Amino acid sequence: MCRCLEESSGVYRLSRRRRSLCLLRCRSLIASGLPLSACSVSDWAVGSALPEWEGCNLHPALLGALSQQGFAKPTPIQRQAIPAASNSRDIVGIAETGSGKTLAYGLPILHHILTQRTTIPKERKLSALILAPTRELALQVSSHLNACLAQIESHRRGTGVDGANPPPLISAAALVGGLSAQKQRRILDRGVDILVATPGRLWDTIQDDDELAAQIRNLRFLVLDEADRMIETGHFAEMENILRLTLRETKGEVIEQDNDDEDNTSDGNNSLQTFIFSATMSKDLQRNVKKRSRPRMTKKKAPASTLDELLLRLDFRDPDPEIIDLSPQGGVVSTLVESKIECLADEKDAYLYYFLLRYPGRSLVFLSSIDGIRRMTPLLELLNLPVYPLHSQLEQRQRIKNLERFKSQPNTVLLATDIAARGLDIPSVDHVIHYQIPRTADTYVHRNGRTARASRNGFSLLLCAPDERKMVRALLTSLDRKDNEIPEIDVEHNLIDKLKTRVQLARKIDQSQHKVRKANHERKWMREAAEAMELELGSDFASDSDDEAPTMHKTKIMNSKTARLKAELQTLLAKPIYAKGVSAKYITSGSRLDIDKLMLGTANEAIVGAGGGEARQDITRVKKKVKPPVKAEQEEWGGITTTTE
Ligand SMILES: Nc1ncnc2c1ncn2[C@@H]1O[C@H](COP(=O)(O)OP(=O)(O)OP(=O)(O)O)[C@@H](O)[C@H]1O
Repeated sequence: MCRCLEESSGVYRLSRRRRSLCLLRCRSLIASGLPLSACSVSDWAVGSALPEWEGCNLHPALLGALSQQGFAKPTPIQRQAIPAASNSRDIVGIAETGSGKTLAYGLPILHHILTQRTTIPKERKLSALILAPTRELALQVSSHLNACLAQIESHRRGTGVDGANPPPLISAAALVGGLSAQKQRRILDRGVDILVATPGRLWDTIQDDDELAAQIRNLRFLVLDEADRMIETGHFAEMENILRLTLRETKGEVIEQDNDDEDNTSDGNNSLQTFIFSATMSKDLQRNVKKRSRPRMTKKKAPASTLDELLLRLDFRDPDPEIIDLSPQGGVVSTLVESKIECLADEKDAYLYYFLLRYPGRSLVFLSSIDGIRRMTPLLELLNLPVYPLHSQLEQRQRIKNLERFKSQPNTVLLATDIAARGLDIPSVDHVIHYQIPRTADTYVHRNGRTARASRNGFSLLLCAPDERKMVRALLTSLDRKDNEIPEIDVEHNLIDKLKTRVQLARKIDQSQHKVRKANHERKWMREAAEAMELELGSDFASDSDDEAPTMHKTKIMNSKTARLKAELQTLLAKPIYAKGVSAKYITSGSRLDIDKLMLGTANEAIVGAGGGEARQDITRVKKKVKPPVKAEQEEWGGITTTTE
């Protein structure tokens, strides 16, 4: 008799559902000639006592994996989306940033495959396609799902079901640009159950791979994660092409197509389920999804927005897709504290530097341009701050490396464009700083969503120049909020002048280094061009002697100027900066208070006497006057304690 059934009659009582699961599994074990004692359903039943997940009716193996990860209960979006998905509904899910949307759509997919599959398949056909707007998000979603799968695998292997290194029961992989296409090709060739992809790389791959296109026509699940962002990043054409593969063709209905490729439509696959998830989706858009039962192009009425248009290209099989809107009022997560600093545009560097020194932690700074990041990175490096850039012009490997460094070090600064605004799950980002005002309210919400995730506390800061005030007002109005709702954070203005001196010096050094780099680059380019054209360069270039080469001479002068400025900056950086009301005499007299703080590790290392307090504490006074839009109570989930305001 199988161990599960033995145990079922003893200490562990299997429910009827688990009994039938056990029988199903045993049957397949008999078929593959494996011993019945290997059936592990009861183990899952024991290891996964998670009563809070009961309503989601998930496969025991998934419950085991959730239990291993410490996810004691579903988040609100998971609680609503998972049962709806099990009822074969199409879902449009909107819930605050960091609220567990990935598993809200991921668990129903894994559950479906697990209940269909008891042995490792000889051939895998794609069951689910998840589209994500950025490479980082696609890689993250794939590793999120793989974290669940790894738990399941380690359990299966632990019970000795398979040989030493068997293929996984379920395989999930990412297909993104910037990484080796051959390697990704090999993974696809081996067979994948769940594919997480960015539209660009996927469309490129499909064009040379009819088999993949055929599998997409027969998908069981299609997920659009952060669909609105996919439009912003200019993936509309690729998205449209991919989505066209998932359409049914029904008699009498006209589907507008850019080309006449008959193969691009399928009249089968009625079982496709479509999930769309985002933290932001306008009410209008939700109504539009609701209004139509069959989403073909209506020629009379033009769609209101690009996303609207994209959604119209989707073929929901569900005549009435389930809309789950749990977005918080005003887009603000209740554990987030917002703040701003109003200053002149050219003072922003000094205020940013002040904030980073005053409140050490993991800070994500959003800038609106790559040039801005290129300027800011060396500046902060010269000021001895650990800083990493993240933008689309970096090589993918570098992007991943920088993100990993940011994740793994507690006091770091990531300077990023909006490619980092959506979906990235870095568990403890302490501060999000908007160096420039985001262009849209949605971007503000998503950027802020990189902090205050999974019910943790978070803090956001807007650096607002006078000509940006209007934008802030417009931004808050479109979130249905009052324009004075974001309080100012207390700034020790007496420190700003000192910090400005450091920043100006760092700027000078950077400019001087830049000139040297530029001169070197030009020399190199001239040399290479001359060689290519078999020309003789003049003595300026040919000789290494200073006398004969004015450009080299200049470089030397600039180098020594830079060295001088650097020494000056080092002297400045070595001098302590004192917080308000703290004098050098007080500190050197060996104040007990500060020595205690140092011992406890609560002293601020960069600003003497400033203490190690959190930024959120320094707006309390202002908050009494202007009430921030926080919910009175926030549900506590997943074993993570929530602090209420
Ligand atoms: N039930 C749960 N209990 C506890 N933690 C959970 C649970 N589900 C997910 N999480 C964790 O919550 C964090 C946020 O999840 P996720 O990235 O899916 O959020 P999201 O809603 O997609 O955010 P965004 O809108 O920013 O993309 C992750 O670290 C995830 O592991």
